[in-house]
Amino acid sequence: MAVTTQQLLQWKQQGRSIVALTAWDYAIAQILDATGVDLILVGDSMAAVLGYETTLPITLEEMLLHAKAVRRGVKQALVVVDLPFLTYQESLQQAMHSAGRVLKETGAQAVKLEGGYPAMVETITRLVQAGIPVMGHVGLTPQSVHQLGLRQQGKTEEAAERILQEAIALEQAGVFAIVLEHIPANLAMQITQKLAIPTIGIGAGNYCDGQVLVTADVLGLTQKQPPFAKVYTNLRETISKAVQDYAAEVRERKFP
Ligand SMILES: Nc1nc(=O)c2c([nH]1)NC[C@@H]1CN(c3ccc(C(=O)N[C@@H](CCC(=O)O)C(=O)O)cc3)CN21
Ligand SMILES: CC(C)C(=O)C(=O)O
Ligand SMILES: [Mg+2]
Repeated sequence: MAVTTQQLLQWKQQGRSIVALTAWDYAIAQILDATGVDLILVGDSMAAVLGYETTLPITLEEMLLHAKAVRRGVKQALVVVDLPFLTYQESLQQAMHSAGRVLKETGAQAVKLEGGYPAMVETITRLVQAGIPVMGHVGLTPQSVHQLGLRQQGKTEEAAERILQEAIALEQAGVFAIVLEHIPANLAMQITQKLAIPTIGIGAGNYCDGQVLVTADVLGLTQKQPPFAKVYTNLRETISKAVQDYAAEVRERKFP
């Protein structure tokens, strides 16, 4: 059975932890899906494979292209696509247009957008009313990197209270789940207990209803990972070794 947004809610209620990872292409999407990953996010962290320093330059067209490829590789997992910077903040009409294109053109089941109260509450309410499932994202929101940097958010009592209130407002607006990025574990625990919808943590400790990481970080493909990522294998090394072996055999005329 394909994963649905309702399924995620049930898993929270049952205490079954949700496994999420990012995918940016067909091959990785197929591997993650066949391995049983619950939620596949076409994240704007795809900046990392396109050679951008931040997520800001990514366009909707780039996200659509990669989301289509990912969707073709997925049979089970719920596919969620990040709306890139300035494809939803300008107006409700712009958000509806961008989110609509994602669902119509890629076959993904949901969109994710960054920000909370008051900025995104009306937008999310209207998207959800139009039948578009929306995932929220609070705490460190990388599209605001030039305001926030990449530091942990919610460290003071006031900042923590603000993030908690944002999460509550997003739930009321109708998000089916919410990403909590780079916030203290005790704040993530408070939010997770307070909300009925599942929380998916990245750098937000152990108490979330699920976890997400950037697959390229997990595989050791990125040059530098955030401090909260865990590198489970070093594909940079593996690839480099394979390429060296190939190059040596070509130079020695051993291959083919
Ligand atoms: N490959 C990749 N993995 C990610 O997890 C990721 C992205 N890209 N792009 C979008 C955001 C950016 N992320 C990041 C990246 C770096 C830090 C980091 O190094 N934080 C330091 C402080 C750095 C600073 O202040 O400049 C820290 O100690 O918190 C945190 C989150 C998480 N997201
Ligand atoms: C890290 C996740 C939450 C994300 O937004 C992304 O990959 O772009
Ligand atoms: Mg993102």
